[in-house]
Amino acid sequence: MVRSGEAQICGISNVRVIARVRPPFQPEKPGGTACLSDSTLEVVSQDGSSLHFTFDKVHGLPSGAGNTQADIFSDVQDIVLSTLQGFNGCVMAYGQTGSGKTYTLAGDLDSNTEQGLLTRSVKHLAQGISEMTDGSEFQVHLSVVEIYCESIKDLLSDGPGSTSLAVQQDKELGIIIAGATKVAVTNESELVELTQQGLARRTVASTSVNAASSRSHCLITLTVQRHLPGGSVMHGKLTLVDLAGSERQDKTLAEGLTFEEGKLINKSLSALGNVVKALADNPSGHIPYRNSKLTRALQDTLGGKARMALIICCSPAAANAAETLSSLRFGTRAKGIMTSVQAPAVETPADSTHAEIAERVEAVCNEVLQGARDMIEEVRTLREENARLQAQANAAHPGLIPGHVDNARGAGVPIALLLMDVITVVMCLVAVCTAVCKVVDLVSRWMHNV
Ligand SMILES: Nc1ncnc2c1ncn2[C@@H]1O[C@H](COP(=O)(O)OP(=O)(O)OP(=O)(O)O)[C@@H](O)[C@H]1O
Repeated sequence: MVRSGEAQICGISNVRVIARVRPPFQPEKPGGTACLSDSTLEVVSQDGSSLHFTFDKVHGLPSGAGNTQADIFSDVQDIVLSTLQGFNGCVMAYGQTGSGKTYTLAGDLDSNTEQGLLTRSVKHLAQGISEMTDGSEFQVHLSVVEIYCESIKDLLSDGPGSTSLAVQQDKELGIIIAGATKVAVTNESELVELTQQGLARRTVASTSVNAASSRSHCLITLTVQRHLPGGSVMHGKLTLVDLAGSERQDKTLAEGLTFEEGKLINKSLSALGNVVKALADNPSGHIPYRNSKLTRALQDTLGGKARMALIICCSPAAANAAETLSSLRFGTRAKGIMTSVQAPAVETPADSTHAEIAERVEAVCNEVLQGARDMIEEVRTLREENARLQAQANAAHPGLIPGHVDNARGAGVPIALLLMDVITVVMCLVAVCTAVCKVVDLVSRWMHNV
């Protein structure tokens, strides 16, 4: 089977940004963050200064009205249902630890009123499928993975290799987590059971801010395969992302492993922040997706082929105003990302077309260019790190590195540097040769077809 009726850009849109302020807990003092309307909220810092933010939707009026799990779902329902038409969608929850991300996405899976976006999404997909009258047949699969300390773990399996999955680029499906278990879901109760099993495996720890704080980023993916009458197939994908919460060690009182986890959580969130900033400022420039597993796994979502909603979860407490400000600023930056949503690609049994070959050649070239840029970036970072370490060692123990000069090209470790240069050149050559082979192969197949 090959693709025809190729994906086309069918609209440019912003990331939809929604803010949700959770109710205060005892003994929290509210007065930090409050909703002023259904699109504006105010944050009052501890020095008394106040800032207003406007988003697509804001939930959390002091009366509590309009802030139920059903209200949040109604903001993203169209994104969920569009997966039945072959679109990709993503709903991501961002916010400091204890701000309500897991509550918003998963909630109480067993409760009709408290269940979060996940169960509601499956119910709506099931209803959407039952209302289709064109004779299409659907298959829905679930996968649940977590990114914990830069390792990707399958939460639906504990078999060999399930703790170190890799992010890969698939020709048909885009970015995928290779080897992640995909379970066919046929009804809501199956989904609830599977998700409960998966989330129970998620890494959590108790901190002074949240008794069950998620220590990992969790990616829950529902893939929809639609078999149209006539043999064509459409693929849609919905990814729900429950990020680990950003945290300050002085507030969480994290120690030992929890403290180390906290550092890695903050590091990957800052990599996410850098990608969002780069995409908003200069989308055609270098985007540092490869700086963390999280950004690499979300590359095609953030990079603009999906309909995306970002839910910024906030605490109302005055004591958390600084963290809330930082989350809301992230939301404001994300609002600047323009996504070029693609109309669905349909697989048909037809032959390869010129357009298909051209797009694949372009994809290969882009892949190679991006790979080369990443390699150069990595070598530059390693050089800088090497120079910094040499300078540090030399300052602490002058003369320890013979012939050291404040330059990575000094006589200190010339062989290692030379080796690094040779390896880089060889890797670039291999990448270029692979690309040329692929292009030649694609072109010869095209010549054969016309
Ligand atoms: N809107 C809300 N209404 C009622 N309870 C809420 C709401 N939001 C969060 N909570 C409660 O607050 C607590 C912390 O929420 P949750 O675990 O979802 O935070 P989190 O942002 O996922 O934290 P972490 O990043 O540490 O995992 C939970 O007990 C949750 O039930």
